[in-house]
Amino acid sequence: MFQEPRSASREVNHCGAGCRAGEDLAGGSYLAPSSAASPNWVGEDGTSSSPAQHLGLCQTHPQISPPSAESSANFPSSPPPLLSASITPQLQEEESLYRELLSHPPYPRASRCPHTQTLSSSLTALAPRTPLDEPHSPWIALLMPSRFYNKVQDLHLGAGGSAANPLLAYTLIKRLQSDWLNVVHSLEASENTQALKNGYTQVEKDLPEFEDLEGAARALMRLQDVYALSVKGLAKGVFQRASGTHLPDIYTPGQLFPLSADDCFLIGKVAYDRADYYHSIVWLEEAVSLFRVSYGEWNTEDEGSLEDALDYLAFSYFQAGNVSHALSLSREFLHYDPSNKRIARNVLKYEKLLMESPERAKAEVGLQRPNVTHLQTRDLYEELCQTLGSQPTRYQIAALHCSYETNDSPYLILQPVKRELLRLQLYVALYHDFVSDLEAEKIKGLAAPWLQRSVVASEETQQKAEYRISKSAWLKDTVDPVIVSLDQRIAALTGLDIRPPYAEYLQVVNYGIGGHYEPHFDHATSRKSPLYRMKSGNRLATVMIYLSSVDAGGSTAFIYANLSVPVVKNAALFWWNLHRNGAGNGDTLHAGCPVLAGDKWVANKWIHEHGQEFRRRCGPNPDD
Ligand SMILES: O=C(O)CCC(=O)C(=O)O
Ligand SMILES: [Fe+2]
Repeated sequence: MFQEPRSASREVNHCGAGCRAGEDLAGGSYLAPSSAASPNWVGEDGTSSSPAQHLGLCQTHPQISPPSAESSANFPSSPPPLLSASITPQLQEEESLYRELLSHPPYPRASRCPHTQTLSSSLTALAPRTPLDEPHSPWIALLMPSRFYNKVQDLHLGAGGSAANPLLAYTLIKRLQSDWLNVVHSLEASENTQALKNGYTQVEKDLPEFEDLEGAARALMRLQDVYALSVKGLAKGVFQRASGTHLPDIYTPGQLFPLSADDCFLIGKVAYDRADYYHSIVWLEEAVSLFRVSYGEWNTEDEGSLEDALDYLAFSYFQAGNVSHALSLSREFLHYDPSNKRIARNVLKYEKLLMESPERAKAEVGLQRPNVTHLQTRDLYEELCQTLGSQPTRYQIAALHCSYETNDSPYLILQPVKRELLRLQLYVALYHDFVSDLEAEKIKGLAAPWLQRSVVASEETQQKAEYRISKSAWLKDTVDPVIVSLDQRIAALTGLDIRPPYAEYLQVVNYGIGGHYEPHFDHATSRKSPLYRMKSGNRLATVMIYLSSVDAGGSTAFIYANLSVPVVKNAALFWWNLHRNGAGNGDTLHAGCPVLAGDKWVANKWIHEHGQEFRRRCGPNPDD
């Protein structure tokens, strides 16, 4: 029997029919589970060191004080618009809610209360800049009915910066003095205030949580790793490969969305909180250089500062064993904030450490990228994701060809399917235009209200996993005739019996940016798997339909077959998971690469062993 490619057992998707309905649609929030609570670091007075123990600090260097949790634990609860819109598709709706709420200027500028501060960061650009849009004006603006606002705005803009016309000067002064007072104390203003507050309350419950933001940051780090992207490039809004790789740019966005120093700081801090210094160092380095450039300018929406970034970066270097770097960054911190006693103490301790063992100064510390999901085939998998299905062998092997297929089915005689053979030893075929645009849209629309965080089978249970980040929903054929006709087509194409319980319901899967499914098998590798609850044997075959295209990434990689299939909208991918003798085929190890840009949708139809006894006959050859 084939051994699974990781130490932790990695099994199949959970089953889509025969399992209880509650299990199928159960699930939690979309993004990854929250990390350990913020560390309760050593305070200025040197008390409380439990988090330091957590990092193994007490055993080695009990005296060094890591950055205080209070200084930057409360990050804004909303991710930058670029990422929020794509990491969780429903965030787009939230953003449009903001827009709706705030579409009539004026609206308040940033305040420090949670939720509103990030609205300003994403939406400030929407409002025209007017003389009223000054730091002192938010509450004025809040109270002002849009009718009056527009009137004043027109006057101000008409003045073109000077009020040379005495009539204009008079009306401006009058508006801002007596008219304005009338407005502020009007019933209209108090009604507006109330409406705005109600709107906020409505929006607040849908705003992303901190764990969503953390998930978004982790998704960016995943993209950085899998596609070997340069962090410097990402901060500038471009998708360049990290130096040392000779791959072309993977994606050229139509518009650049550079990250701010604070955006980079937050990613670095998310990594730091997970004791992942491999990532925290590069992102905090970027944050520090951007904060240095803008030193002295304060953005209300920022949570971190140059000092915070230096603090976290110094400590990350210290944890990674680079004491001299930790020392120079801490000294830089003191240059900006000489009164910080904790950092001053750290400087003394770093100096002492370096005096006691000068070899530390020269120690080159090679940081290892954390292998969070213990993937043993990581390099192969990432290489396949990076090459995006452009393996030359695909065109070099003569036996791989395209053909029209009817499979002797009357259903397909008038409209044969277009088959592209992708591999032979492991039989993988791509059927082009298997569904129409209309059908794809219909299926996505039917599934959308039911999408839940995808789960995987682990032993006898089903649970969320870092190695599968997507949302999914199951569609029975009774929901709509489009599913019935799709089932008919699949049956005709495969020649298999897909009536329940011989096949599962259709599983529709949606991946946002950074969404992925690391190498796995579709078939069960343990008799205890929930797949067997259907009592129709193991998953014999997979038909996977691409319901969307993507802008970049997201290909389906077959690790041992050295094949990666790009997302081809409306095409269906077919492969056998089991040999004819019923044993699982280890060569079917496959993955959904992370989506780099766009929104990926697929639909899975898993066909089971039972019911196919005379349709795919068993054979003694273990390789068939
Ligand atoms: O999304 C993909 O390309 C692969 C999905 C997959 O393997 C699955 O859902 O089991
Ligand atoms: Fe799969």
